[in-house]
Amino acid sequence: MLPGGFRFGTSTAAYQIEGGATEGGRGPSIWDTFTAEPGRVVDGATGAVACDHFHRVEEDVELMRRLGVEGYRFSIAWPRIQPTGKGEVNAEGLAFYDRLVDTLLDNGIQPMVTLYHWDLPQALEDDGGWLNRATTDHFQEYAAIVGGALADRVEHWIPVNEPNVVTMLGYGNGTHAPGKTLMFEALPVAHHLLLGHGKAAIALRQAGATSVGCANNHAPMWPATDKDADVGATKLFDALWNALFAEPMLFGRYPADLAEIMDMYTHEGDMATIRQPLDFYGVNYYNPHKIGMAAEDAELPWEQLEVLGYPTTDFGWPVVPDGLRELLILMRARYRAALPPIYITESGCSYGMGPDADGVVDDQPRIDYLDSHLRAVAEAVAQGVDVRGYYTWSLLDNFEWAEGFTQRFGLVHVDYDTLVRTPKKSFEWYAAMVAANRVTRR
Ligand SMILES: O=C(O)[C@H](O)[C@@H](O)[C@H](O)[C@H](O)CO
Repeated sequence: MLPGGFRFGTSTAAYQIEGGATEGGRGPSIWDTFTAEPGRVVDGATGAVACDHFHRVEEDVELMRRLGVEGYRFSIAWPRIQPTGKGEVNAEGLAFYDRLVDTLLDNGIQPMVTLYHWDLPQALEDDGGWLNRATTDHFQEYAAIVGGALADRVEHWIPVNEPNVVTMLGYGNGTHAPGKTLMFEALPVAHHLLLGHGKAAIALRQAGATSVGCANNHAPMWPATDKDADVGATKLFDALWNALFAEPMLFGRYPADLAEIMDMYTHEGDMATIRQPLDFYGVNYYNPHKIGMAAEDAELPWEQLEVLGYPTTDFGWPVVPDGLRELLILMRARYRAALPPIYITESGCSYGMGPDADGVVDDQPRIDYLDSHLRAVAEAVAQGVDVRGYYTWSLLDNFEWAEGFTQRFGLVHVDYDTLVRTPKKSFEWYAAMVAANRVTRR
């Protein structure tokens, strides 16, 4: 049973749904550049149109009204606000999000806004992107602009989405934009994203924001065996994926195993800047990882292994609802009083079902997934973890980064040719679940 006032929501991100990539004064982002390079995206897709949300705000908010959610997490495209990432502000861009926020509030839906969900203005990447410490100052300026325009109406703020994914996939192994393959040389990016988080949190509060948090991708790490080598490799990957971002935000220090190397990029006062008080801690959860020691000649000392014995989604990801309960219990044990209330800012699954002859999208596996993960949250709450809400990924099928349109995470099916939206069976289930919970909580 979920606690009173538990928030049910849904999440998206700008580059994955908006489209309108060259409209409304928007400048190019690293994902526009990356997707234009052949072979970067499995189906050659780009976010140039995506779900065309840029022209369908009212329609999509109406879907959320029907869904009955009380919260909607979305991101703001930095290049739509500052086409070159610094200086001049694009009023048309601000007006777009102003209208979106007002439309949500008119429909009883509270905005949760992410400032950075991976679409860095290309002009900043040309100057080094997140490898360049100066980007953290531009990010602070951008946060002040957006906060100044929207802080009077936005409930929750998230400066950076999943800094670990940006560091490892964007700058470490190059499978995401900007496509750099720096491996461990990507670690300055982690420091600058954390510094950017802190500086943006300061700017948002100065602009009147009353609730600032984060959205970190976390996962339980399961060693392949209890051999020292596998346990050691797991400990290292756990530090890099989980602790490297949580501990600076919550404790103002880097995890012991990584402190020496991160110290190289840390200037006087940086850790205090990073450790801004958080009103909530956003957790993006998908599945546990199984880790083993890699071969001697491998580039990285760990290898990710298949988590066997569980059903998998169409993305090949294992479905492990108890992993979410385990993670929440682990985080409370690790971070204790430093951990503010938690929101599940992303949780969801990819299944490719489309409309049948009658136009029905029967995605029962998604219903089972959401139901089992919400039960896992309820169990963690029953064991004393303070979880305040669950924002499912995602409202709409959308552009799944390097997987393009091949992976569908939405409660709503999107036909990428006609842009027709078709609520799936899971949409109806989620709406009924939200309504039922609202009744029992009264
Ligand atoms: O967690 C992430 O990687 C991102 O925040 C989302 O943008 C993804 O689309 C989603 O998670 C499915 O992979």
